[in-house]
Amino acid sequence: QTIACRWGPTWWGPQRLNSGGRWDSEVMASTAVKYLSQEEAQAVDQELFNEYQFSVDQLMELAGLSCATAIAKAYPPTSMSRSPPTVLVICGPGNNGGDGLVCARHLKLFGYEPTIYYPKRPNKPLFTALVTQCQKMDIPFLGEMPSEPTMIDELYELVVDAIFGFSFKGDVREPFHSILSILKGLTVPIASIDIPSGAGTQKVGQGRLGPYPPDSCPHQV
Ligand SMILES: NC(=O)C1=CN([C@@H]2O[C@H](COP(=O)(O)OP(=O)(O)OC[C@H]3O[C@@H](n4cnc5c(N)ncnc54)[C@H](O)[C@@H]3O)[C@@H](O)[C@H]2O)[C@@H](O)CC1
Repeated sequence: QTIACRWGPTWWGPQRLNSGGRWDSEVMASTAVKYLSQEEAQAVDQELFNEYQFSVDQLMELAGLSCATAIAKAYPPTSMSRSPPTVLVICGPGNNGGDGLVCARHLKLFGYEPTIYYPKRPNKPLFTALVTQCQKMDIPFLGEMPSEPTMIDELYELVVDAIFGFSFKGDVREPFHSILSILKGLTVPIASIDIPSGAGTQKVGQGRLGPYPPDSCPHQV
């Protein structure tokens, strides 16, 4: 799952395949990368649900696996100083948070040591099942957010921001306002699922990467 996509026809359509059914790498390499606006991302969402009949848990599993795969490419376990590398996954109250739970599970399978902070949990079977799956894989859940950025810097080598996706709007409400304030002070890298949390998708599309300082520009997955 990534909010960065290619210009041109819809990326999920058959027009992206060459006649042999394989991805056309030359076309992919020659086209520019574009950000989806909030409306475009929501339209893709609706099309996948309504026209293509995907279920939310199907899409969430693919999104979380894709994010874990992208993280493993950008930050391979062998390039990190700890073995296994420690990762803090911070999950928000919506589907972006669900992506984070799935991502944590796959990161564990890829050789990382994830820890989850999930302060606002929806009381829906999809999310309680995802929590159970993480617990069954011995992924710990923090009771509270480390209060200082330095504590996170010392304990974790990477932070996954799965707080808000394309449904974020308005001023950030607590407890997420305090959480984002702490993230601003981090020196460890932040990998944001979909968009850097606290940034509207329109702003990301315009190249203003939201709440983090420019020198800690998050990696979007
Ligand atoms: N259909 C798709 O293409 C898929 C989308 N997925 C993910 O789902 C995301 C969208 O999920 P949702 O629509 O649940 O929305 P989000 O996960 O973006 O967030 C919605 C939640 O955030 C809260 N919220 C919004 N603005 C806030 C603010 N200012 N302060 C505090 N809380 C705020 C809302 O009350 C709601 O609980 C996408 O960005 C993507 O990451 C994936 O789960 C899988 C598939």
